[in-house]
Order: sequence, then C-alpha cells, then structure tokens
Amino acid sequence: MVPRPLLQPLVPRLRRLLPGLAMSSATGSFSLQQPLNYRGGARLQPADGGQVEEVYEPATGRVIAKLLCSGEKEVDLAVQSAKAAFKVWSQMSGMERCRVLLEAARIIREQRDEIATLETINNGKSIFEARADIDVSWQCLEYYAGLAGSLAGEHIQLPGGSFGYTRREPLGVCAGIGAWNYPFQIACWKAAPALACGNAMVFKPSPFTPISVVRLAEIFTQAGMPKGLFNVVQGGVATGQFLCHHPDVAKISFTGSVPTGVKIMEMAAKGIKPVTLELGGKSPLIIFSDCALENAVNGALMANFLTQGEVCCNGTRVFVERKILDTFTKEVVKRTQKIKVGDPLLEDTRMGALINRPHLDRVQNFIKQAKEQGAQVLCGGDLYVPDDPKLKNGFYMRPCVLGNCTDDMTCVKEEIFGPVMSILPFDTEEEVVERANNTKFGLAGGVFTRDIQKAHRVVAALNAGMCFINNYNVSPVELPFGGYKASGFGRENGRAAIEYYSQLKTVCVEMGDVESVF
Ligand SMILES: NC(=O)C1=CN([C@@H]2O[C@H](COP(=O)(O)OP(=O)(O)OC[C@H]3O[C@@H](n4cnc5c(N)ncnc54)[C@H](O)[C@@H]3O)[C@@H](O)[C@H]2O)C=CC1
Ligand SMILES: C[N+](C)(C)CCCC(=O)O
Repeated sequence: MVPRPLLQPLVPRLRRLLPGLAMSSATGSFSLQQPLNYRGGARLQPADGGQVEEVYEPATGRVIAKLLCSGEKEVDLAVQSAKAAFKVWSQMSGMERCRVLLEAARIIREQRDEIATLETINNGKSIFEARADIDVSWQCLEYYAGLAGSLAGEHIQLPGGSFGYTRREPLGVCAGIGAWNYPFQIACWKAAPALACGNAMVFKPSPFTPISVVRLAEIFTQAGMPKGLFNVVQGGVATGQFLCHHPDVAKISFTGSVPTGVKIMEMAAKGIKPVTLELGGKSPLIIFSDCALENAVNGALMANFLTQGEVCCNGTRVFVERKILDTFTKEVVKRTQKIKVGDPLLEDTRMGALINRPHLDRVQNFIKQAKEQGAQVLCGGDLYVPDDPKLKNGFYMRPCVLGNCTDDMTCVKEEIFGPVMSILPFDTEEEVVERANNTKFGLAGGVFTRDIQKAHRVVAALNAGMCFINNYNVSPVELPFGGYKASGFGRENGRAAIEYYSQLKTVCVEMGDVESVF
C-alpha cells in the first residue's frame, strides 16, 4: 500500500491530467472545447438544434466557449434518459440515496477551488465569493442527503381496524431552469431536494453560464447516481420551451425574471404541471436609528454588492431613519468606495465584472435615468477600466450609492440587478412598513434595530418570503427561501422544499367486509 502522505501530492496532478478536468486558472487564459451537453452519464454534442451562442469570460470580454443549443430531439433524448434512470433511482431507499448524495457533496468539497475558479471565469464574480457559493452548494447536498432517509408518510387509524397510510412519492422527471448569477448553486438548490425525493432531473442553465453545471453532472455520475439521472441541455428560450412543453416532464423549477416566470407558468398550465418560481425582487432594508451602526452598514453592503449586485434578494431600497441618515450615508459611501473592483481571480478582489455588455449598459442606463429623475450619485456608478491590459474589455463598473431618492423613481421601483443602492429617509415605523410593502415584488426584506419587539413586529408586517433581522443575504441551507407576490412561489432549501418535489399518495385499507349501498 502507498502511504497516504505520498499519495496526497499526486492527487491534484492526476486530476489535471484527467480529460474534462484540465484547466488553466489565470484570467484570460481559459477556453473550453468539450461538449457542454450531458446525457446518459457523458458529455456529448446535442443530437439536433445546433444554433451557436458565444460564451464569455466577463472579466476580459473574451469568448471562451461556443454553445450549441439543443433542439427538440435532444431535449426529448435527455428526458427519456432521465425517465429510464428514474425507474432505478426512485426504487432505492432514502438511505441509499443519502449515501450517493453525501459522496457528491464530498467530491464537490474536494474540488471546491477548481469549481469556484470555473464559476468565476464564466460569471465574473470574485473568487472569494465563488468559493462561498460552492460551499453553500455542497452543504445543500449534505442537508438533503440527511433528509432523504427520513422522508415518510403517516399511518392513520380508521374504524373497525381499518386504516390508511400516506406515501411520499417522487414526481418523476423534473425540469430545472437556471439564471446566470449563481449557476452552480442554483443547480444544487434544485437538484438536491429533487434527487433526495427520488426524482430525476433535466437541467438547463442560462446560456451565459453553461460551464459549471456540466461539472456537477459529472460529479453526480462519479458519486454513483444512475447514468441519466441528471442531464444537462444547453440553450436559451427555444430549448427551455421544448423542456417545459415535454409531456414526460412532471414539474418545472425555474429561477429567473418575472416576465419569463409568467411564460413558464403558462406552459406549465397547459400540462397541469406544478411549478416553483424564484423570480426577481426589489427588497427593502430598514435601518432604525437604534441599530448597531457598524453592523447596519455591513448589512447594507451585503444586501447590495454581492455578485456585482446581481442577486435577486438584494435589499436595494435602503430605508434609513432620518435621525441617522447623514451618519449612515457617509459611512456607507466611505465603505463602498473602498470595495476593490477588478480581476475576479485575484484573492483580494471583492467585486468582479458584470455578466455581459448589454447588462452593463442596462445598469448604466438605470443610473442615468436616476440622475435625470433627481437622484444624486454619492459614489461610483461609472465604468471601471482596470490597469491590467487584458481586462480592458471586461464589463466592470464601480459600485454605486444613490442619495436623494424618492419612492416614485425608476431606480427605486425596478429591479436593476447591478451594484446600485438607493437610500431613502423615513420618520416612523408605520410609514416605513407601508412604503417597504409598496411594491409588486416580495422576495426578501431586512431590518436593523436593537429593539427586539420592533424587529419582530416589522418583519411580521413585511410582505416578503425571506426576512433578515440584523443581517442580510446569509444563506443557511436549512432555511426555506422563496418569494411572495410577483417574486414567485414554492420554496427552495429547508424541509419546505420537500413538499415541492414530492407528491402524497393516500392508501385506504379495509380490514372488514365491504358494506355496499347497492
Ligand atoms: N428568486 C431567485 O432565486 C432568483 C431570481 N433571479 C432573477 O432572474 C433574473 C435574471 O436572470 P436571467 O437569466 O436574465 O432571467 P431570464 O428570465 O431571462 O432567464 C432565466 C432562464 O430562463 C430561460 N428562459 C428564458 N425564456 C424562456 C422561456 N420562454 N421558456 C423557458 N425558459 C426560458 C433562460 O434561458 C434562462 O435559463 C432577474 O430578474 C433576477 O431577479 C435570479 C436569481 C435568483
Ligand atoms: C446566496 N444569496 C442568498 C446571496 C442569493 C441567493 C438567491 C439568488 O440566486 O440570487
């Protein structure tokens, strides 16, 4: 036997030699030729479709891969492959599924830095954050692995010794459709509960970030899942539509924008398929004057600037009690100006590049419009061009704080999905709760105060699915996550998600004779 200490240094080198795992980790040097579809336990080119999309590295603006969009035939093959694997997987016990999910979590933990690097290259977020995303991802798999063994129904006593029982059964082949801001994490938030419940999945990532999810599919196979249990189809609107309309898809779990969410629901309605919708937001963060100021400032930064502000649950409407408006604003601006923007693969970078040029332009337009409507740019908001020449075509901007905002401004009403915080003064609790709820969205909300009664009273009054007291945007996988109102419905994470990936069968058992009324 080779002693462990000798084996250990070989492992990273071996991994680099294995096909599918080779990569260079310096910004501006990555490119990928391998197929991006995954079906039946292997990477492959789609059987049809073939429309080509370019995939970018946001940090440099380079094309790093070409995406072949899957057509109707490829989507069907992926669904059929999932259907076959479902037959095997759904018959396994929860404990057997638990072991496989734990093994997948272990592999992700082992490959954490490499997966985070892929995520940073394709999404543009800082490596510091990408690592945290990967941690949340394996934690999610661990959490549902733990639940898999205890999924159960109930036994109900009926008269005369008869009884009923319920069985918690999987739905079948679930479709997962993801956004580009947390590519790997979104896939895990959907796959972990779905697979723990005994379902199979066909996942379609955003065409902007197709890369890391294929790695997840490889890891699932390596961990021992039946081939075909988790397949990846690539493409945009058309591919997504083929998937949603497929008669053998039993459920659709979607993360993305509100307009697309509406279309998903329409398609699901045609097939009477349940849906989970994780949509956008314009969440309020309420800072009372009795808060711990430094925590509140940290909370406001966490609520606005993770992943270049491209976060659905961001608390972008920061309501500040007028008494501390000046002190709070000064401190938030000072701290925002210190955020290090630049090459996302550098260890000390805290804000990388936005997803692509059109999105950067969109965010810039929101800032222009805010100025026209009377908001004041207190810092940032301008494009940022790093000194490093290889980054000059990247999609960077400086994080922005807007003052002098009012509730009717576009920047306060619409989801910007970029690093733009709007500060709004308020005077009373009653007033701020009403203003906070005056939005079509209802994803999240936060409150900073030292008064515990006030904290609980205010969150109870907020029309939002995910509320934070004295923190913001932390994501323990044990807690259910999801929206109210136009932010969607269904829940991801926590025990609650089990409800959305399983169905209940009731069995009524007669122990006596049939008393017929005829
Ligand atoms: N609530 C949540 O958990 C999250 C919500 N979002 C929301 O997502 C938006 C940004 O993400 P985007 O990728 O730009 O959203 P999007 O709605 O344009 O696309 C999301 C996904 O749906 C696919 N898609 C688009 N049209 C489709 C159709 N007709 N049928 C089937 N699939 C279709 C896309 O290819 C992509 O994979 C923001 O509004 C943000 O708030 C983003 C992340 C998390
Ligand atoms: C991880 N977290 C809480 C910052 C964001 C998760 C929701 C999303 O995908 O935008």
